[in-house]
Amino acid sequence: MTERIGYITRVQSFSACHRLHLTDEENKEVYGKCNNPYGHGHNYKVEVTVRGKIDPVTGMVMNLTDLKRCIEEVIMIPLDHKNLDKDVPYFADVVSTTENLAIYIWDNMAKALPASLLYEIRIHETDKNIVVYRGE
Ligand SMILES: Nc1nc2c(c(=O)[nH]1)N=C([C@H](O)[C@H](O)COP(=O)(O)OP(=O)(O)OP(=O)(O)O)CN2
Ligand SMILES: [Zn+2]
Repeated sequence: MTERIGYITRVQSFSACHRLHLTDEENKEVYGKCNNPYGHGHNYKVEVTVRGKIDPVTGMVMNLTDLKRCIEEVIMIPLDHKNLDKDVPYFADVVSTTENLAIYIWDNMAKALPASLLYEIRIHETDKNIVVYRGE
């Protein structure tokens, strides 16, 4: 029987605040209003896509209920309603851009999912700003 490859995506929103910050000299020029000392917030939307063989018996790449559980552990518990820079140890010395947030989510999701299934992390930071990371 021909092997069929499918892509499945689950979308999850969460809210968090952050401040883009390097050194005082670099901040204003590089980050502008996103360097506001008291931070600013986003309603992030994350799309987690996995890629794999569609099991001919179950009809699934993976059970979306299991993906939902991984997203709860990797995204919602550590990030929702948090100050990314203060509450998430990873961002103590990594600037909390959406690119770095995508790497953080990728690395942790890759550990939580069965090997080689994770395909893409897509984050909508705002309606207009979207970052894609595929583990490269
Ligand atoms: N490469 C990146 N550039 C910027 C990031 C980022 O994560 N990666 N982040 C920011 C700010 O945190 C902020 O998200 C920018 O928000 P804002 O400019 O308000 O967003 P919009 O462009 O959607 O808003 P409009 O003002 O309505 O255009 C900046 N850069
Ligand atoms: Zn921001």
